[in-house]
Order: sequence, then structure tokens, then C-alpha cells
Amino acid sequence: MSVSVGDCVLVEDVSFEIGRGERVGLIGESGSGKSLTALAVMGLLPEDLKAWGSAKLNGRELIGAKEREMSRLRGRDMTMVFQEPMTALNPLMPVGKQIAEVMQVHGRDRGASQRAALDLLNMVRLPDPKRAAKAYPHQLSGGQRQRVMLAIALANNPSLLICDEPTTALDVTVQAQILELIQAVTGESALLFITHDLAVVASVCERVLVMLDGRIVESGLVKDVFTMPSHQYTQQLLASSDMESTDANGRLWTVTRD
Ligand SMILES: Nc1ncnc2c1ncn2[C@@H]1O[C@H](COP(=O)(O)OP(=O)(O)OP(=O)(O)O)[C@@H](O)[C@H]1O
Repeated sequence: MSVSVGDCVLVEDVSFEIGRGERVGLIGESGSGKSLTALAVMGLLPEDLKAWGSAKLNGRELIGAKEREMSRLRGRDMTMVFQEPMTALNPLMPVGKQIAEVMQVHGRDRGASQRAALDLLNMVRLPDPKRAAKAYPHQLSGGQRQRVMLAIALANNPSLLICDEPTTALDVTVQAQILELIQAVTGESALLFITHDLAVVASVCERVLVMLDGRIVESGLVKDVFTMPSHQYTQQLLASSDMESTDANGRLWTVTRD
């Protein structure tokens, strides 16, 4: 799959598969095309950007699919959790209702959706789910809001869950809790996890894709790529992510570009 704006190709021929229950990390520096790859799969690219090629979910072609078809799949078969939950949640609606709504939109009746929303709030480990369900987003902490986003994303048991920097806006202890939660609750959903943080990939994912300038330059099992990176960029990324490591002159590693 590729993504372009006018004549400019922003994501070029990226190709990967994620199996049921598999967790795949997508890493690379800012602007390398990670988010555009995810947005293209979800059918959420800004209007002036165009995706071409092929991306299939359970054998169904997504690229070029009609918006009606995509909106049926989004929120049910494929879902996405973003960095900033406050902008993704409706500030005027209690969170329990927002979780129930995503099930109702996709055909479940109101009572069952409301009961399932409480179960989901419990699953994402919000204390006192009944009380949490009545809260508005601004009454929750950042970590609690991200738990709600995860509940919304998992409400319909999606085949694919994409997390785009889901913990970047959170402080370190909350970050660790949310990462642990993501691992515990994603179950059979295929997970594409976008992050700058290599340690996060190492703790959450089995496989990793490394992106540079709109292309995937290296992919493989985390344990192989992180111990024996074959691409120079991955080697630099790993060296620069280790704050203890220094070059021959005692300076911290930085990623240098040609
Ligand atoms: N609407 C747009 N119009 C034109 N160019 C865009 C648009 N959105 C993104 N780009 C460009 O596409 C490239 C890839 O962007 P993308 O957001 O996918 O990067 P990223 O790897 O997700 O970065 P980050 O980690 O900072 O989110 C960047 O060079 C960006 O400037």
C-alpha cells in the first residue's frame, strides 16, 4: 500500500501482515509515515491524501472501499486508539453512554449495550464501573480516559486494533499500567502498535516493523531485530535509544542521516 499527496509519495509500498492475536510494533522517527499507514488502513486519511495498492482485513479490500462499507467496519472490525483521548471522546456525554453507543451503532440493543459497557469498564480496570460510567471525560484522569478509549475500541471485539502512541501523553507509571492493560485485554485482536519508544515495543510486541522515509526498511521478530538489526537505521535507532551508550568520543549516539 502507498499514500500520496498530489505527486508526492508519503508512504511507499509498505507491506506487512498481522495474524489473529499477534502484536506488531511500528517504529520510526517522526514523519516516517507511521500514522499515515494506520489512517490509510482505517480509511481516515485527510481528503487531499490518497491511498493506493491493497490492504485487506479478513480478506476484504479496504483501499478504495466505499465510505459506507468503511464506516460499518470501523468501530466494529477495526478500531484505533489515539495519543490524546480527550480529543477522541465526546466531552458532553457520560463515558458509559459513549461505550454503549459504539455497540448500539453496530446493532446491539440498548439494554445489552449498557450492561456490556459496565463489563468493559470493569475489564479495563476502572474502579467502581457504575460510577465511572456516569462520569464525563473531564472528570477522569488522562490514564482513566485512555482506559475508556480502550473499552470503546474493544467493545465489538475487533479483528484489528491500532494503537497510535497510546501512552505518550501519560506519565511513566500510568504508561506502564496502560501497556500492561493493553497486553492483558487485546485477546484475539491483531494489534498494530505505533510508537517512538523501542522499550515499549520490546515489552508489548512479538514482531516489529521499522519505518524510514515512508518505507519499511526492516521487519522481523523483536528478539531478532533488537539483538541483530540488519539495517543501518535500525542499528542507529537502537544505539540512540540506549541513554547509557556513547560513541568513541564519549558522546551520546544520535541518528545521522545522509
Ligand atoms: N495532510 C497532509 N498533507 C501533506 N503531508 C502530510 C499530511 N499529513 C502528513 N503528511 C506528511 O507525511 C509524512 C508522514 O507523516 P506521518 O504523520 O505518517 O508520520 P509519523 O511517522 O506518524 O510521525 P509522528 O511520529 O510524528 O506522528 C510526514 O512527512 C508529514 O509531513
